[in-house]
Amino acid sequence: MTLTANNKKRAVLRVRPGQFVVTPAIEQVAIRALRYLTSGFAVHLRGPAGTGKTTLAMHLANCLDRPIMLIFGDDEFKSSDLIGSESGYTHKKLLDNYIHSVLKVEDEFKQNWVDSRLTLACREGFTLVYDEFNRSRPEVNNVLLSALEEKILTLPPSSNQPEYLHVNPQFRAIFTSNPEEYCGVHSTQDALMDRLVTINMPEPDELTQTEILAQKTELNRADALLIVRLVKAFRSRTGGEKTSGLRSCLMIAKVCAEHNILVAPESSDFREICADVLFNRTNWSASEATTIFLELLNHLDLQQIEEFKNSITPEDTDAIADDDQNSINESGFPTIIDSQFGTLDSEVTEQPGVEDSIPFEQEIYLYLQQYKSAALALVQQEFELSRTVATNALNSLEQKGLVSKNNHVYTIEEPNQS
Ligand SMILES: Nc1ncnc2c1ncn2[C@@H]1O[C@H](COP(=O)(O)OP(=O)(O)OP(=O)(O)O)[C@@H](O)[C@H]1O
Repeated sequence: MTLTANNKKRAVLRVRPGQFVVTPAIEQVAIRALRYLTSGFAVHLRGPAGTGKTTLAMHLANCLDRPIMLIFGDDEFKSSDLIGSESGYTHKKLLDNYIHSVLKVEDEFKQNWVDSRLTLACREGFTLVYDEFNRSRPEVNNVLLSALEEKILTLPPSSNQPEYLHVNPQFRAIFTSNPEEYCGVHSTQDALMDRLVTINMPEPDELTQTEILAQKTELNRADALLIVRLVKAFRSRTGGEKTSGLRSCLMIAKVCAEHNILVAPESSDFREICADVLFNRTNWSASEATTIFLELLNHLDLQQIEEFKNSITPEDTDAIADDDQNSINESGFPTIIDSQFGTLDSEVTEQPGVEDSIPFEQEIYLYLQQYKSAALALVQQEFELSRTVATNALNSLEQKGLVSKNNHVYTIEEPNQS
């Protein structure tokens, strides 16, 4: 875990932003989390396995636009794994024979201090992602308490360095954890939890899962939806509620897409893949699981899924409260619905000062009116813009006093009512 000068550079994680799928439900969580992070608080994403916590944590870290340090919680961790340790020696020998009759010998052994990822992040103001932090023993995580609250990291006594490291103000921390009933997980300390803003992450909604499948595999959205519904129905019948079904969906989708397997109940290959992925995740016998699975296949509403190819599903239609606020994109998905949090209540109005001549200024302004605030990276992703184009439009809005900027997060300015 400790970092030598050579591998410090390699410890910085680079995230490929294109890999992250944004849907309204995800974006809402991201906006909430970014609000706390930009105000200097550590955020903790908690939820069952496979709900997208790590992926979101990396995306948030990427939005903060600072180098990222990633640590995975581990029961074997010692404090030194978190803060660093002495490693190796520097040996210096000085032979001074300037006056030929006098030989002076100085022999010095010095231990080298090597930063861990946490220490480096605190020192340099990087973003720390501590994945599944409650797999580490609670006492090991104690060093985080003063780093998060007093902004001081205590280092062990050493001749080479001060014992207190003042945490760089740009340091941010994002934690993820699985629920405490999971195997290999320790209970979380109240003191640490008190320093974090915890956001619970449930299983992603149907729209989000379908979109993740469609964007991460070559599968069309109708096939993706069929898989999502089938897996969900099977899990709820067989009681697989402890984890999210997203990973199973992704496995089935990827294999079908890569091997050109027809995603349909009549395809024996498809049925076989589903059985391989799903059956061993339940406590039911193979024959019981098969009976349930076949029954579910027979009851799948295939016509509805077929219609979905060119339009949106009835559920999605219900979720659209106001046609003017929700456009349908090429994929057939409504772009601005928030199925988990209700529809967005802001009134979208064009602003006279916003010019068409600056590319995307108008669109970004309308978008910010809907969501109140968004990080630069989210805006780039939403409109598929280069950083320069997105920054130009946002800077122009900022100069006009229509949005304010804080740490790469842009917030709409409420119009003066007086
Ligand atoms: N928004 C997203 N965009 C793209 N892929 C996603 C997204 N959310 C989740 N995934 C994919 O879903 C799978 C599970 O996500 P992830 O590993 O982040 O879940 P997790 O909650 O951290 O799980 P665990 O607790 O088991 O570590 C991964 O393959 C990930 O790539």
